[in-house]
Amino acid sequence: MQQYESHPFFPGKTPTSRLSMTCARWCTSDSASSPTTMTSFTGSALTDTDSGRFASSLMTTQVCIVIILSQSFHIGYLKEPSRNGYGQSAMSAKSAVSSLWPKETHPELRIRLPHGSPICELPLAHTVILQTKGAVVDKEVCGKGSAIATTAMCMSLIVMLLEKQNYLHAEIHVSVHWEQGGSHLFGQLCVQEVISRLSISCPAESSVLIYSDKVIQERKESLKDEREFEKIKKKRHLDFLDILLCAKDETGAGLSDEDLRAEVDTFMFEGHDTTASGLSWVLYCLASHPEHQARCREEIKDILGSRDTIQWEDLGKMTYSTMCIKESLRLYPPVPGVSRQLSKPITFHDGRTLPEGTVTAISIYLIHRNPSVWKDPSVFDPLRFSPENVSGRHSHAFLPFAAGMRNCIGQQFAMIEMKVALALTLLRFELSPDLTNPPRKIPRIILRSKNGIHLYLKKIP
Ligand code: HEM
Repeated sequence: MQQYESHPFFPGKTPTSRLSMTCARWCTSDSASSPTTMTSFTGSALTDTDSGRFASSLMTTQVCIVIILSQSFHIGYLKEPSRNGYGQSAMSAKSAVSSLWPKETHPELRIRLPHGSPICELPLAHTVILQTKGAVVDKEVCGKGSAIATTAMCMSLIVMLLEKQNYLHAEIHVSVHWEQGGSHLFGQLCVQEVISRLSISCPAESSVLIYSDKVIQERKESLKDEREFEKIKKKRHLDFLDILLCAKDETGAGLSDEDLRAEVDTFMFEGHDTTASGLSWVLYCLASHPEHQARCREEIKDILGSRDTIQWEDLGKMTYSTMCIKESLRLYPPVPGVSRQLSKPITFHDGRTLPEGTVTAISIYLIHRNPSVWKDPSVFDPLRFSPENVSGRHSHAFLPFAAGMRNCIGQQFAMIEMKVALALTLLRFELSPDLTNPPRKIPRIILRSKNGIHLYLKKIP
């Protein structure tokens, strides 16, 4: 096995094998006989080999799985960067991949990669911004500090609202920044925030790297102060970065700066864009389904009473809202697919095999819309997640956070984030969709809307 010469998300940076989890998944085989064709399967029962355990368990739900037997294009794109940072080989691989999304499925199930964009297109700063024309920030309507959600790394999502008579028109942008800064999309006001929120762009010195470095260096410096160090030792729960900074191996050596950054980058990326996407789509779903929105609001009001803040115990009582979040994650899984490289060959139930080293891509999006598992799959129906309905379904029919050993370690946190953000938003606003501008979803590493998600927010007196 040979690893990337460079980190796939952060070109110019060498990944470390264990620590940079995202890139570890994209390591590739150096076998000269790398397979180069692609096929798609609709699988059922599979043998449970170690190498294919993840794929097997998913396929028992009879879903469409795209198996990509191609190993060269990722390396290629790194070796031949084009002007925008993506290689030509990536461009050609894209058309092959897009032709492989299962065609026999319901038309709704097809995902097409947008014409002219490379398969290796890396997502990047993906953000939720509530914004109106003008620049006045109405703190009152969104609570102190204007944050409706806080991300894994304690960064706030910007909320900028301008009251327009009694009616707030807010656009929720779910955007990708291809170039450093991405300031053209959000205007000067947001640039700093956007940069700090993962502008993981292709140029080698992308801003997220600078940001991660800054966070690490500042914390390292403060830990040199003995008093600060003592304080940390007494803490019952250490912050993520403190755990990393204090970690030592058996020889007493700590993590290198590069290892530290690989960890921080992974969390920044995995923990931010995903939740931003999840939250955006759930707001869209509820805006489009006022009856479910009203039921969630009633539930939240009943739980909170006269309070306008959420407490830990409240979260467990948000039964209906949680069902709505799950239904939105089903229809719009923020991570629409995952991939694995087989460390051993795998044999399918029908005798077909895949060799070691094959990169297999599993479409979570399609799993969630499989008509043999989900009746009327494109209908938003939160009751699918009532305890009775869940008990009758395969545990892998719903996989927004993937499954197996490398599933999402932030899933509880993400659910909490989304519940809090949803509850506080619904308490303050009535949401409705902008029917003239419906979202056009496009699958990248994160599922997003090409044209943003446009909603109307009416302030609740
Ligand atoms: C709605 C929000 C989220 C969704 C849908 C989501 C989804 C996923 C999925 C599908 C994976 C597996 C990726 C793969 O197998 O290639 C994953 C991995 C991961 N997620 Fe999340 N995630 C979310 C939020 C978060 C948050 C808030 C954090 C951090 C606090 C986080 C941290 C991670 C990490 C570190 C991994 C890699 C785990 C490993 O490789 O062992 N995620 N996530």
